[in-house]
Amino acid sequence: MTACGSGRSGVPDVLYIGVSTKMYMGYRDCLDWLARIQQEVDSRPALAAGRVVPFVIPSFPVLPAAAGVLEGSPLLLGAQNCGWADGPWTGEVSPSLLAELGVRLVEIGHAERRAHLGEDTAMIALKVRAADNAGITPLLCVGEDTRDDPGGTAAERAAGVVYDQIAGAVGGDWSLASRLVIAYEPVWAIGAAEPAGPDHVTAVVRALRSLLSARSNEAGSDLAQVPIIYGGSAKPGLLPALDGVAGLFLGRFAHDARNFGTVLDEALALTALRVGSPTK
Ligand SMILES: O=C(CO)COP(=O)(O)O
Repeated sequence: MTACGSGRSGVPDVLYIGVSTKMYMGYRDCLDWLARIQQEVDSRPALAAGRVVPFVIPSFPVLPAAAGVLEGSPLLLGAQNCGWADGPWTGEVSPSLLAELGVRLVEIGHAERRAHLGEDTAMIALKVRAADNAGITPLLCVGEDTRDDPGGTAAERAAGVVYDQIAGAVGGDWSLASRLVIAYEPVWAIGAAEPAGPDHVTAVVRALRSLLSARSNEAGSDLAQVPIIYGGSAKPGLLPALDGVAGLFLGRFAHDARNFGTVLDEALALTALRVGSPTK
């Protein structure tokens, strides 16, 4: 994945707009929906420039068919989870198999898996390493559990929680952090009516960038450039209100594929502004 510099306009160089279907859709419904999502992508030729990167993450059984449908499209395919090794791991799916299927990024550490499926820091670190070894970008999901009173030091505290989650996920190897896409998803904003407030998201991402940046020497690259996207009841209208955030990770609000198209338009408009903005 491409690192994200942030221009004067506060719009990163590359914006990622993605959606996971979680376990909401059956097989046929998901393929029908995928065709509508692809239509939204294909009808926007500006996406070919690569400044807005769309991705879609269906359930495992849909991946082979989806890979066929998406071949040659700018729409990247992702997976919702992975195991960490080949061999005697009944029911798991290895990153190497996912790579064979054309999967380009894999969610690791989603709040729902942490809460309901026992995904802990040690497992997350193993998965991140295994995905990276298989050449798949880990889409590392992180976020604070509870909503603090907005303002004050709420954003700094949330950034601290998220930073610790990232540190655990890379297991002390900060060079690995440069190959992540980070999905900042406050747990309290997932499945809600509205996303977290844009000021909170912007402040957390800014504070997180500065914490990551302090690890750049160990990483051997500028960790302030790691793409950090936002998820949690994301919908049209949110992205233009954010500053320095590298895209959105949608859920329910992209079940209507037209919303995905609207968010793509918002992202394209922002990158066009950035391209047109003065450089000094
Ligand atoms: O968890 C999410 C994406 O990973 C967001 O889901 P919702 O947008 O449905 O809250």
